[in-house]
Amino acid sequence: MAGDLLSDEGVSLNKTVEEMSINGHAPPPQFLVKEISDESTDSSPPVPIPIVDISLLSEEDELQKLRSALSSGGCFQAIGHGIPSSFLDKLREVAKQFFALPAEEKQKYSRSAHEVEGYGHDRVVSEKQILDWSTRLFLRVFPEDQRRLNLWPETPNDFSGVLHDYGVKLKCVMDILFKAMAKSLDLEENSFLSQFGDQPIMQVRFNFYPPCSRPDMVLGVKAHSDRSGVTVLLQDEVVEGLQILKDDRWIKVRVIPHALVVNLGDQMQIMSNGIFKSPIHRVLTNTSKLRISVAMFNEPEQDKEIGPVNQLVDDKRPRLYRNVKNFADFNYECFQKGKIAIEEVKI
Ligand SMILES: O=C(O)CCC(=O)C(=O)O
Ligand SMILES: [Fe+2]
Repeated sequence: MAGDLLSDEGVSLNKTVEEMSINGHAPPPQFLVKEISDESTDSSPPVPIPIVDISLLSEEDELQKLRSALSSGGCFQAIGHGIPSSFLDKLREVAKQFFALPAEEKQKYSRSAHEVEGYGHDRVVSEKQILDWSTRLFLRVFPEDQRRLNLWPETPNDFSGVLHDYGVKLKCVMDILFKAMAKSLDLEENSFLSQFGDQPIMQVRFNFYPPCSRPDMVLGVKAHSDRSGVTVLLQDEVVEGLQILKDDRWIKVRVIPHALVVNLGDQMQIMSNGIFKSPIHRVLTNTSKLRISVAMFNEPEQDKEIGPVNQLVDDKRPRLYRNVKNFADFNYECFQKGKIAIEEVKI
């Protein structure tokens, strides 16, 4: 029901973000951020996000670029990933077609209160929470037998097939990346991969950001770090919005149409004993153009304990984090208490 779309823990609004956007309604107070500082008001030169060519990761120079990107900003634009541009366009197309369906059609896939998967807004845990100007479709892609296929859109009819194929292709890219990340730190190549187990989890979030009349006060996604191991993001092909916090400045992640943005997540920050950084990032809104992005998060299998790789702990770099399992659940518990999970696992 549209009436309670924005409701979880007793917090409710009677309009969806899309309805408010279409009708030109001013965003209600629950969406307003005090101040959104922006690079455009900053006089220093813009900082580019590094570009890493996945097809060159067997070469020392590219490995060093990878290491430097992950240990400074925690983010890079991946090119040479081997996924055809035409396939990425197809993925964007099915996402666009899904979000363009009538509200009643999309609501067949609605996320139930207190659940993670399905279509809707972000989970609301308190009345003080600032809400995101977006709707999403969140689905588990792997392990395959854990898919909740009743939440996978039937329209467009190639949605599920394209999503499955994308998951398979990204799994290969992620394997290459995890091995390269280990090699870049002079570790045995499976040092990170083995912590993900035999049944790593991959979950996708299709993000839809409608135009917003107050981009000066409303965010598409508020500042956060990803709780994943690694997140691979396909940005909108034209509309920008994503920013990464680096050295206290918000850096724009410009659109390179067929590049994939790789963001390190909290769990890899833990496994790398803090050498790799999980960046704080956010999404801005704009007044005229809708934006769609597709984020794929990978995480260790259920109940697998993760922690800093032993070889990355020594006298000069003592162990920064304790071991933890089911970090995703732990992260949510912390979020409910207003705490930051990665801080809570610090020693
Ligand atoms: O839409 C984007 O560019 C980023 C989305 C994001 O940060 C997320 O889904 O975690
Ligand atoms: Fe994110």
